Amino acid sequence: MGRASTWLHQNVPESGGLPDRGRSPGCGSPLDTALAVPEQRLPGGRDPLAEARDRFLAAEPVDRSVVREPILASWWRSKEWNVAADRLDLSYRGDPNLDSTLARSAEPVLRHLFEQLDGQPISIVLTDASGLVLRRFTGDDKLERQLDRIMLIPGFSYAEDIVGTNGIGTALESGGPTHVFGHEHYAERLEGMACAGVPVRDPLSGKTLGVIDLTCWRRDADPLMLSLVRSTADQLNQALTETSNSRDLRLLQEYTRACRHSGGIVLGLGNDIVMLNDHARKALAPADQAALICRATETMASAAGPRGRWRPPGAVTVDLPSGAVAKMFCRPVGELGAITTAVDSAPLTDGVVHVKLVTPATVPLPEAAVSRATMSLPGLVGGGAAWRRASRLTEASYERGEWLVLEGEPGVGKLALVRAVHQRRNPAAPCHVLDAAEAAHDRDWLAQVRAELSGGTGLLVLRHVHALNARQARTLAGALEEVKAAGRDADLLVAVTLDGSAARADLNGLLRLFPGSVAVPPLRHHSEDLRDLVPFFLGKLSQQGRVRCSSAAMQLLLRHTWPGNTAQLWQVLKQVVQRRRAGQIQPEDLPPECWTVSRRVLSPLESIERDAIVQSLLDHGGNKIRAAAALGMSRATIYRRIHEYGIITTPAG
Ligand SMILES: Nc1ncnc2c1ncn2[C@@H]1O[C@H](COP(=O)(O)OP(=O)(O)OP(=O)(O)O)[C@@H](O)[C@H]1O
Repeated sequence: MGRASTWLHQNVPESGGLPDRGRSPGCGSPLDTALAVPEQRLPGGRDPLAEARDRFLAAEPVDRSVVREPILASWWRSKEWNVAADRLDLSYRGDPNLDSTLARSAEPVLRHLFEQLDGQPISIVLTDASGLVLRRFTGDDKLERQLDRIMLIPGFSYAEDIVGTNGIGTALESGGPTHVFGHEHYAERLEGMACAGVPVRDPLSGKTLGVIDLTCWRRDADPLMLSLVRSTADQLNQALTETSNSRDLRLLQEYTRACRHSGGIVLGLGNDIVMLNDHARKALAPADQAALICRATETMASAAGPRGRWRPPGAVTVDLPSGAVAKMFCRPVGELGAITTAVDSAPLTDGVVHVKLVTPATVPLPEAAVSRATMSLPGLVGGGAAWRRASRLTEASYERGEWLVLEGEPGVGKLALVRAVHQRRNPAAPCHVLDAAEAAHDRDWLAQVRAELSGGTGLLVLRHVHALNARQARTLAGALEEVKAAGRDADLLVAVTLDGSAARADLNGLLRLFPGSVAVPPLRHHSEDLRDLVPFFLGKLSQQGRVRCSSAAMQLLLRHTWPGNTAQLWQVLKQVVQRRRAGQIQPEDLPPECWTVSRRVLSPLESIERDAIVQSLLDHGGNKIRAAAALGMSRATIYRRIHEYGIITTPAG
């Protein structure tokens, strides 16, 4: 690589645009165009970008031809996270962990670049996946002092939710190469700076490990900055590939050997890699798999003692969410404790885990039902694993002619699901729906149910049965028992829906008449289905699909936690389409409720784990130590997860 002096420019006014070749969009190379910042000035001599930033902060409309789309999206996020624009609110987070695979692999690569830069006023920064600065190399004293002033220092975090739009945090949020020049920064104190960051990923799992960033004065910024940081990131990726290959290969060998010899459930756990054999996938429900992975990781971390000593944990008994009980045997692979995670200093040990099911699940999965592929249901979309599973179980129950309980949070699609199954399996038969919420003010509600039960055929859905009081629930149970006693339950299928969190003991008498129960997952547990649901709903709401969703808006929708589930998504899109009747939905078209987002898009497993942590914190008044103990999690892990998942905790913790 040549000396970097080629890309450092002189005499560019700090508040002005880029040097000539990067100026106006539409001319110059594609790279220049992508990096160009308009340089026109307003009559008063103000930079239009600075003006746009001020207008944005004052909640006034912004000229979108002046602000690049990723920057505007980042400003919105910064605003949502209540980042202060007039000051930097950073605090020291503790000594960074320089013993991680990332930090160790990056050291020679960054040093090499530093030597090539040879005292130029540019700084090379390495952060971990949370934006915490791990290393900084600067050859110029003046720039070094400035970086100290803006706290771009090891041990401080430049995450977007702390500092606002910047080359590090915004690269992490957007997941790709990002440059932020001058007034594009959200925080005023960064307006004199320019930075370009590229996320670094684990070569096998693809998980983001951190960011490499170049920072310099705004007046020295140049389009080639992004090329330079990209090529440095490529070199680091190469170094990481070499490191991870040998380690992951060893794990893979041990895992396949264990699978060949065991004939039972085997898991292989590595740094960002989880392997499950066929036995595990068939015998364990997804929630059980998640619980086992979590417990095995914890067990191996606590068994790996200091100086590479292994304290065998013996057989560990695990109670699984399905009611099954498993015994787990963990064996380490490779160097013990030699590898530490990027986010804390707990040793992370690769290992192979053998699992024996001691007691089966209390609600066994109907094998045929789970393994048979489901055709898509009429009027519904969604192919996420959690949704598919609920669909299959509902279909299987319907096929067996069993009365069914559909349980789940409000708006998850319980009624829609059972209706669609009925429509597919028995389209000619009637489907009647009665809402138990009406029983509170409609004294005839139970009489209507009786009428349906006496001569009805097809499907009868009783919604919201948690709304019945104890007496009404008893009366309803009595009426249903009569149908069963008369053997008429073969002609009429009955399904009830309820919100599990509102279920009470006095409903047990009613619910025991239903042999099957399906948990319909909340939308955040199959958020991948948003990619199908959004266009599906927009197609219904707009004429001939005239409204589409931009990728920036989709990113926000994917990261929202959707407390009101699919019903809330429908309402949100309905609201949006009333204002935007054609074209692409942009982030700013979404109502404020959609700006409450998690730090990144969570996988279904992560989302389940986040919910379990939130619930445990609620159960223990926000006390993190007790919440961690109840989940069988270490203190360090719960703190890490709280940070990773952006969980807001109460002061009691
Ligand atoms: N997979 C899906 N595909 C398309 N639309 C869906 C899907 N899931 C739910 N919906 C739609 O979402 C809305 C809410 O669904 P539904 O009324 O069935 O939820 P619910 O769980 O029964 O709600 P509640 O118990 O709060 O009444 C409906 O408009 C439904 O058509």
